[in-house]
Amino acid sequence: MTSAAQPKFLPNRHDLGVVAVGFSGGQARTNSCPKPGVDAAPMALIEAGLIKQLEEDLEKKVTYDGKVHAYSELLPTEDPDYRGMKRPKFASAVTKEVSEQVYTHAKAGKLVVTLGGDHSIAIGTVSGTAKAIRERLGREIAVIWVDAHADINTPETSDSGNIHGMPVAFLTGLATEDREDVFGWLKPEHRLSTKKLVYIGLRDIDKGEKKILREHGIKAFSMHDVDRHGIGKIMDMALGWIGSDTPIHLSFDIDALDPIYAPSTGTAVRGGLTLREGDFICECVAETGSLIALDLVEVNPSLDEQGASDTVRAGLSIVRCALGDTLL
Ligand SMILES: NC(=[NH2+])NCCC[C@H](N)C(=O)O
Ligand SMILES: [Mn+2]
Ligand SMILES: [Mn+2]
Repeated sequence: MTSAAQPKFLPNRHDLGVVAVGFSGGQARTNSCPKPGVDAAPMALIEAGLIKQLEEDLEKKVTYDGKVHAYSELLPTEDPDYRGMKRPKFASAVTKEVSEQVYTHAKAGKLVVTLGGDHSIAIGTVSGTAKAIRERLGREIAVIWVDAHADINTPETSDSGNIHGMPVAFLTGLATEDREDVFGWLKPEHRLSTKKLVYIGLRDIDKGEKKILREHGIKAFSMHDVDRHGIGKIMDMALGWIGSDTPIHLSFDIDALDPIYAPSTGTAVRGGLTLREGDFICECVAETGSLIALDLVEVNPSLDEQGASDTVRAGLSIVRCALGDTLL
């Protein structure tokens, strides 16, 4: 699609709002799973030249407050497990703040790029764009969730209690909570329809998650499907499901890629997408002209230090492709 064919609901594709979220509280930090470091990803990506490349190579106008938000001011004095969720109050407070930041950019017509952080931050990003696009265009957004995992556990189905395994359940309303300080701030205008959600790259899905996907008829393309049909056909089917002329929020978990390309991530799973397949997904979304927001999450430069620069470079490539860099 040429830029002349850009649908009118789109943000100005040259106008970006960047939000850097240094948050790792959505994954365990217990002795059994000590994996801090995902909070260092935004700085690693920026130091590798992300903002500069967006401005200079891609000629974007970037609005960025120059900060990697750690949200330490939101750290609650106590944060006991609740419904099995670990650090629920902190994750809720951070995602609420992220939601407002993303909303502000999206409401102003900017394409929002959020650098995580673990995937729990998508509770903030998707709720922010869903609300802004509803208000600005009276439209529902669609989400393409590229991930090895479905991240659709409810607090009750989750084995780990890690909130980065639950964002889709909260966003779709499959998990709800009245307590304002534990995601009760999520209102209908923040939500995403299960019919407007498409997964690509799945290969490590919990039992409870499979049941949820099946019962709600959620569209999911696993690695099996990618192998069977090839990524070209998968993208035709994924975009066909969403329908043209629908604003798309792309939430890209770097662990969708095979650990050969992106080893530095907290929950790596073998048998994933090649870097080219990941880039291709982003290029196809860029081609639609309907991208309104992109999340890049779960890059953890402190894990697999030898692979850290590869992982950061893979992340950069994903962002550039989603923003149209490799299209002619
Ligand atoms: N965003 C991620 N990397 N999520 C991994 C989730 C793993 C597992 N399904 C869980 O609920 O804990
Ligand atoms: Mn994820
Ligand atoms: Mn994942």
